[in-house]
Amino acid sequence: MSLPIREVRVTPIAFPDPPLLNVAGVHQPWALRTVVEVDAGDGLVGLGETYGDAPHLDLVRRAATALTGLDVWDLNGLRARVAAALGVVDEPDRHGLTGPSSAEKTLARVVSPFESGCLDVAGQATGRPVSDLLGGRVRDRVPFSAYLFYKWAAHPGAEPDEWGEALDPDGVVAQARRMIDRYGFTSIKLKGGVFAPDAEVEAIKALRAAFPDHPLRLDPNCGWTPATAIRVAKATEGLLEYLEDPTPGIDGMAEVAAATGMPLATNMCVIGFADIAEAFTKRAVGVVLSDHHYWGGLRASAALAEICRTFGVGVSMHSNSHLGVSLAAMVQLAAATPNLGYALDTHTPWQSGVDVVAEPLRFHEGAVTVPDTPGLGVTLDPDALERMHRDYLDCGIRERDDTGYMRGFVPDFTRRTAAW
Ligand SMILES: O=C([O-])C(=O)C[C@H](O)[C@@H](O)C(=O)[O-]
Ligand SMILES: [Mg+2]
Repeated sequence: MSLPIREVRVTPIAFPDPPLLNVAGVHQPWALRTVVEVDAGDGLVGLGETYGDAPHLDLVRRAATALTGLDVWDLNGLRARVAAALGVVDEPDRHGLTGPSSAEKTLARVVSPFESGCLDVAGQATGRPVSDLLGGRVRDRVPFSAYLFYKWAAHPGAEPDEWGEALDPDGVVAQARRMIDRYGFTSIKLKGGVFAPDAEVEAIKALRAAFPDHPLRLDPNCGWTPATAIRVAKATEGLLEYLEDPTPGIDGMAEVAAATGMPLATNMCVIGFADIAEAFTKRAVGVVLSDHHYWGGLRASAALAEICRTFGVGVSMHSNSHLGVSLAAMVQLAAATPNLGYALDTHTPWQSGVDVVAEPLRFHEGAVTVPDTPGLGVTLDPDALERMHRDYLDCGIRERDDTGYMRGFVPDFTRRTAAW
């Protein structure tokens, strides 16, 4: 049964984001996303969610115009059409939190939401969840981690948000407790690279004391030199299930990996298929965080997992600020990925219940139950889409810029790559 695309709608949206701190600066008051609707007629509308930064949005819009008439089953044709529509273009993001850019990564980022939309349509048309189209469900529940951030109590000049301040070990533990009480997460990730490494290790020790059974991770987004990373990795051996991107680059990570027993994870040095051979040959990483938004979609992420399995490398999953379409896609992918060995990252708790889908998937005891409904398992809330599009138009932000926003309050702030 061929299912030609009649129209693709591309809508940029914005939603409130708390002042979360990271190596690049601080999250702006609004996070941007783009919703893609792949309309195949007869009520079959498939969804994709991707970044909302203006340069990326331009590329997504350009690609969308090239897809009319494409059969949603023809995912190789999808990639070819998007590649032809874009030409060779390398469009970096400004925060750099998912590593350096490349033309391959740019193409992968643009293909991804359309692939999600096509798979959603195909699933709806055949009455099967997307996980079945990816090879079949191997788990019914997908566990997520409590993703903790150092944060300010409020955006400067605004009212405090519901999470409050977290700038020391007590604040971090209180944040963890609130998030775990609310969602039941059974593992914990702390975003680091904000304070000196020893202060962040103190926070990890406080989390260990407060949550003796929760696996812990620390992610300073390349904030440390290899020498510091080695010291910290040795100090936290046995305390962390993995240390994520302690230092920049494949060679730096390989140096740390060779000197310690700590499993190293990455979403900053293995970020495209071109990185795999060198990183795996040099044994730079023990765990790769997949992310369908920049690996080129759900099928590409499944292929990444297979390659990791072949080389004995673990697989976890990365998250940026996102909404319910992305969450559903992550859940479908995770459900169909046998060797996904870790709880997934998600920013969902930071979105305070705001969503663009009508009935977002929910966490119960730290996990999302994989939906049985056809397709991704979520539908758009048209009123929310319109409202969030208006917020996008009004918010004045067109590109995520954690560093620029931070400089508004700390003028000499510089990104802290290998700063400690
Ligand atoms: O390395 C990571 O896990 C991330 O980059 C995740 C998020 O982007 C996070 O760091 C953020 O949004 O500040
Ligand atoms: Mg990371």
